[in-house]
Amino acid sequence: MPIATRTSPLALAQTRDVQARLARAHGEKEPEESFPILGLTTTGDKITDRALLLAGGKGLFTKELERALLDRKARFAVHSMKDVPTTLPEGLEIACVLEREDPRDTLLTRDGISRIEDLPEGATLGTASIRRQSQALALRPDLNIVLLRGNVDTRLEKLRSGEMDATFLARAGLRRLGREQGGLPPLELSAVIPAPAQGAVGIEICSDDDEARKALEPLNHLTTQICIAAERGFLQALDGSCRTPIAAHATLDDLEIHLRGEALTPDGSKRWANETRTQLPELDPGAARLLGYELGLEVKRAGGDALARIVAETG
Ligand SMILES: NCc1[nH]cc(CCC(=O)O)c1CC(=O)O
Repeated sequence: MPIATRTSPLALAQTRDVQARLARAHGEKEPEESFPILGLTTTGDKITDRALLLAGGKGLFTKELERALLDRKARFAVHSMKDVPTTLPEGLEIACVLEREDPRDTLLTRDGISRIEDLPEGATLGTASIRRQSQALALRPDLNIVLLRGNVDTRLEKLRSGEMDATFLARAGLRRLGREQGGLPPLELSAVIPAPAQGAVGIEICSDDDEARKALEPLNHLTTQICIAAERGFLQALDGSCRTPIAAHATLDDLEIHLRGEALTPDGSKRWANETRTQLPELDPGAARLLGYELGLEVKRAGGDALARIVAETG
């Protein structure tokens, strides 16, 4: 049962993890034979320019993997859930999500500064994420934001070479690549809310593939599934994507879900935020998604035309 993946080091690390878990769960001694990895290049991997990325539409990092599923060249497609559009193509579904890694961002600097507040006046922050740009400027309007694309190692190299003073990376990505930098503290969730579903890996299948769905059952983590359903519901209400300046994070304690979400202007000058603590009727992703959607609608109303324009321009 082949597993489709992008070929970035992070995507491959995540996919090898899924492959090992599948093999373990089903007592397969030869993971490579039972669950071979099919590496594919996506449109998003080929684009290095942010303007082009913005013009490219949704699903830039997922479409080619989905094509492989629909063509039955692969039975599973492994994704970072934050790159997955909120609406999937007809006939596909996310059948499983692994337990979430640390969802927080880390600030990386050459001189070990770990708080945005402590960066020198006018420091250069490299990021390709409009959410991170907006959140950084909301805290520090003096920062000089420059486009920084490329995989985790490329970004670390640009930092070392002095092309920029600081960059943000998802802690989950650094951990999975074994590149966590000497115990740097993550940015507190109260200061910088992560992207919806950050740190979660999901596995997509064809909805009519019952064998694949069954094979994934032992890998699913219900708490993660519920939390990211709420975060993605929030994003969906705002018509957002992984390129819009929208953040959301949920935690679950028994049946009580705590969801926080925000949308910002790209220059960080305005921020529309909201949160809820709600008792879910049952441990069900559908209920969480609806709750997230409702919170998203409230933020959407608060943001009015100004927010609608930002989403249309970045979505
Ligand atoms: N958009 C790229 C991307 N997609 C997922 C991750 C990190 C891992 C994750 O969030 O699960 C990253 C890199 C980053 O934002 O630092």
